[in-house]
Amino acid sequence: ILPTISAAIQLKIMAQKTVLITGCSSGIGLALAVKMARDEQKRFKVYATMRNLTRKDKLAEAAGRTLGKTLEIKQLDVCSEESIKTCVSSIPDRRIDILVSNAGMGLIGPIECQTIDEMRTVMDTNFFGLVRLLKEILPDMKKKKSGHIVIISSVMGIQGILFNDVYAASKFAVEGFCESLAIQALKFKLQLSLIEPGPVITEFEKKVFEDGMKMDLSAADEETADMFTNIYLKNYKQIFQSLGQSAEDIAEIILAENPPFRHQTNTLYTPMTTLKYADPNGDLPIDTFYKMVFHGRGSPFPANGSCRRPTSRLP
Ligand SMILES: NC(=O)C1=CN([C@@H]2O[C@H](COP(=O)(O)OP(=O)(O)OC[C@H]3O[C@@H](n4cnc5c(N)ncnc54)[C@H](OP(=O)(O)O)[C@@H]3O)[C@@H](O)[C@H]2O)C=CC1
Ligand SMILES: CC1=C(/C=C/C(C)=C/C=C/C(C)=C/C=O)C(C)(C)CCC1
Repeated sequence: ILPTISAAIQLKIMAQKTVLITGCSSGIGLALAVKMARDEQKRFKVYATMRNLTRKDKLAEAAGRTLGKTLEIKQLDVCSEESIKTCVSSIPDRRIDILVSNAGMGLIGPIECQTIDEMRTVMDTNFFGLVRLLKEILPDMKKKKSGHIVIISSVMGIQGILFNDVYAASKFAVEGFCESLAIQALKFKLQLSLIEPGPVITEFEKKVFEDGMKMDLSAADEETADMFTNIYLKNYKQIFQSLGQSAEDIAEIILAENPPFRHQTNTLYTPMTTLKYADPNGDLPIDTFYKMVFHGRGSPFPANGSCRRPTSRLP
């Protein structure tokens, strides 16, 4: 009997997929790590990573009894090649079946009031962070001819939003990079999935809002500063409250479905992104956002969540 049991256990362990997730100190990364680690069929062994291990308590608490079993916490800073190498090398056989590139940060406000260094940090984290991870992990996946790369992008990887110029640029970079890479990946039987959430209520929302409120707007003209304060910041919380999903919602969606190449998680938001695909000239989404923002409709998404019907010409 004993050898039979151990063979069965061995088979189960073999079938267990190893998952590496970045940015697990809070939000989507934390929720996904915990959800996968708590999987009833124990399908996953999760390496939940974060850049600063002093922030691990929230994850450790949420992981509960899975900690040290189906969930392990490791240090990984997506802005450091060395940290990525050390983390990946510490995983048995460097085996990563599923990579979730989640670590990211926001930045809002008029570009006149942001430094190039601040913008560089956003690109370095959101875009080059993904590139660094893949440079380390992709060759192993190619060799094995198996692997799934899940990237937390954003609806802003498809359509820019007022005062999110650099953040949107970083997510557009992610999308262009992945769209190109997906063709090669297919040759190696690898799957790439871009997850495109709309607003999600996490630390991200708080950090971005607080930074926006503290921003020194003296380098901007009065009209721009007023637009940022009295249109963007004023409506920000309401937009997140009426449209926002939770980190758990996003985790559930990722786990429930085998995501296609692009997956928008928020059906309330799709009317806005559909405009992009509906008009190859590109005027329709810009005109629509313009009208929403500047024609007495600071908040385009009413509390019940239904979006107004877009029209294509400015009044
Ligand atoms: N919230 C939203 O509205 C949306 C978010 N997204 C995307 O979802 C992803 C997760 O964000 P979300 O959960 O909302 O926000 P959180 O702020 O809650 O989580 C972001 C995570 O990324 C980590 N991080 C930041 N920089 C680095 C780095 N250099 N190396 C490793 N980890 C890092 C943070 O760590 P630390 O605690 O150390 O700062 C944190 O764990 C991001 O890519 C974001 O762009 C997409 C659409 C909407
Ligand atoms: C607040 C606000 C707007 C919308 C903001 C949104 C929708 C933010 C979404 C953020 C996301 C998705 C972040 C992460 O990727 C509008 C429409 C410009 C109108 C002016 C005020």
